[in-house]
Amino acid sequence: MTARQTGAVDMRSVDEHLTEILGSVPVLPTLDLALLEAQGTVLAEPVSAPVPLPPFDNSAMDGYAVVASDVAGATEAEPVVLPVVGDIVAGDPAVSAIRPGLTARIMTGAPMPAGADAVVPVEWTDGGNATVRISRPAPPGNHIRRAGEDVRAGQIVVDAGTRLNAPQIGMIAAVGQARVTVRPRPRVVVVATGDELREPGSQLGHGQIWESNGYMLTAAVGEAGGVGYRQATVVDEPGKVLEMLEDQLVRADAIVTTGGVSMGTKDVVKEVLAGTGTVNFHKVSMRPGKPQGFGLFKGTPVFTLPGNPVSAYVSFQIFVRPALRAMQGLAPDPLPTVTAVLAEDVQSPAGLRHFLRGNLSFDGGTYTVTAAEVQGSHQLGSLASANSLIQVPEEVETLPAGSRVKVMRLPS
Ligand SMILES: Nc1nc2c(c(=O)[nH]1)N[C@H]1C(S)=C(S)[C@@H](COP(=O)(O)OP(=O)(O)OC[C@H]3O[C@@H](n4cnc5c(N)ncnc54)[C@H](O)[C@@H]3O)O[C@H]1N2
Ligand code: MOO
Repeated sequence: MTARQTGAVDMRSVDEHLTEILGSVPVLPTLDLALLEAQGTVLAEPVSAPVPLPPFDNSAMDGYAVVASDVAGATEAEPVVLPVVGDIVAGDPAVSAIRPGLTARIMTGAPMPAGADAVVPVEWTDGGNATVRISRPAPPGNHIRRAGEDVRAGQIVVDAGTRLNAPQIGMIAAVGQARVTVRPRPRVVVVATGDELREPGSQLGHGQIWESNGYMLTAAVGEAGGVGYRQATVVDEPGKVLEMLEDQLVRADAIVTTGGVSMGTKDVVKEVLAGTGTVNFHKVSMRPGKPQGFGLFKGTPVFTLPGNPVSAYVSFQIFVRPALRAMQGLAPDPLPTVTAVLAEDVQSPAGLRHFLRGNLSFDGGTYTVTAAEVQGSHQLGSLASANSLIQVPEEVETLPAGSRVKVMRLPS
């Protein structure tokens, strides 16, 4: 009997399979990008501040720059009246200094004039132009934002290994840097195989279904920080599959396939890639997602995920998502995980790590999770209405309601 007939591929644990993947995927080379082009990439070289932020002492309020001791006795009944020597607006320090007994009108963000040590907000005054009546005292330092109180000169403001989201992009612009050295978002080509698959929008014949995994996985790549490219479905012909995989190598940092990796006579992905000797196929002790393949095809990581839709999705989250993070130089963290209380009993197969679709809710300081009623790996409906995956460890077969379980939140 052949290995296919006996199913004699080795069985390995989820952790063993993930360890092999993380030990093999290359970290992407760095790129120099304009700041906004770098959104979602991972900083490869730290960015530091060439000057302090704020660069100069400035006003936190629209009001009047004063010498605090001049207004120490100001009250509603006996306001202090001061001559206004000019206006200081942000970007135009028309008045660079004041003396005791004088004031300058000042706007939020405008530099403090030398000699002034407090700002009186306009609400505490009559708002005068030539002279101003000030009816409350302002202590020294009142409403002054000090140079360097946000960021010190030379301080690292965004460290290497940080994903550039909006706050980091704002921070880098704020220290005057227009370009950054980053690891780009991995370009991931997604390939679905199967003679039965038709494009959504077209008519179905008997035995046919609409292709959905390619769409789902391409979207999942984007959610994981990569750029997904969905390929047209490939029919179950080894030559066509190999040709397509080779064609995609020029643009792919990684390839994800779905379907054709189990024990059938048309499991072409396995047939083609096993033949190249670079991708290995295993049974992984998990449900769903048992048949898996991974390897470097001419140096490019290829993940061959199973065809059952929920199996493909769970496999992506457990193996591909951490790998895409590692390729960007990020920690290969799993999806954000919380501990939750099970609302109902669940059963789990012995020896397999079970990922059950669940609905997680947060109420009164506690997470509660309910497993979806149906858990078949073809039942995409219950995945589309779930928000989490409940993890039941390999050695556990029964978990009564009230048990505490680890639950991974799906991207939301
Ligand atoms: N004799 C055995 N049969 C199967 C085993 C096994 O161990 N022994 N494992 C089962 C498990 S578990 C899984 S998971 C599947 C994996 O099969 P394949 O990866 O070879 O996937 P296909 O046979 O191509 O398809 C399975 C199923 O999924 C549908 N499918 C496939 N691609 C798509 C797509 N892009 N969009 C939507 N649906 C898709 C396909 O029509 C099939 O229904 O094997 C079991 N069998
Ligand atoms: O492992 Mo399959 O992935 O259960 O349906």
